[in-house]
Amino acid sequence: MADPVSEAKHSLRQRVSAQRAQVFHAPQAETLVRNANSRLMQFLKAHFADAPGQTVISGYMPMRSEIDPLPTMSAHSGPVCVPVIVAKAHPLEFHRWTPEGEMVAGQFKALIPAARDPLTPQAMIVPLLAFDRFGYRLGYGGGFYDRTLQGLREQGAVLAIGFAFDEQEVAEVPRDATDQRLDAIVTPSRVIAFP
Ligand SMILES: Nc1nc2c(c(=O)[nH]1)N(C=O)[C@@H](CNc1ccc(C(=O)N[C@@H](CCC(=O)O)C(=O)O)cc1)CN2
Ligand SMILES: Nc1ncnc2c1ncn2[C@@H]1O[C@H](COP(=O)(O)OP(=O)(O)OP(=O)(O)O)[C@@H](O)[C@H]1O
Repeated sequence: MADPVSEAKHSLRQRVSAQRAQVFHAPQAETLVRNANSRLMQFLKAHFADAPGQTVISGYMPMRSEIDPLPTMSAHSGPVCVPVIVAKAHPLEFHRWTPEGEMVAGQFKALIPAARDPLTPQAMIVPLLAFDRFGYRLGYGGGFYDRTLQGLREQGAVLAIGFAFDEQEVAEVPRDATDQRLDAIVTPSRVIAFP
């Protein structure tokens, strides 16, 4: 980890992890999660008004103190999938998730579907540690979402929606050439679109 951008990301990760955990455990967290999910549902509804039942969205199984997108995933009328790590330094795969489907522990402790059923998301709800007002995000450092978004964007349209508590905003996320910008960020208090 010699380069300054990686080092800046590394130290930002530690700082914002603690900050996110604090909001996550605060008494008002439940309300924040509800508000964020209702904004997210509205955003998806507005964006895919023509065929919500045919729109494939990816969510995620919340880990650590990530904001919980399960209410939006459960409410979606079309197919829903979640990320599965195939290997280090490879794009994520996405496999079908249903509210009743059996989940098992995957790599890095995030739950993954027991049955494999690959899907390609048209909209991705993207977890993050920090975001900035330019649409850049900081993840756990695997580069998984950057690789995945790069690949999907080469094939066609995919909408990347960051999902976070307002407190996860920082002035500027350190950036390198491989970082993919989000199309929007949804928080409990607002929706920010990056055209
Ligand atoms: N809920 C959820 N599921 C997800 C992701 C996510 O961010 N959130 N992922 C999105 O990619 C993938 C999991 N990626 C992960 C990547 C690294 C670590 C991790 O523990 N990293 C170490 C640092 C490793 C290093 O610095 O090299 C750590 O944080 O201690 C965890 C998950 C797939 N599923
Ligand atoms: N498309 C790509 N091709 C090659 N390397 C990449 C690509 N995307 C990211 N990387 C590399 O992966 C490493 C981790 O990236 P970064 O620190 O941005 O991860 P992150 O965005 O925090 O994690 P994640 O996307 O998994 O949540 C970096 O060394 C980065 O250069």
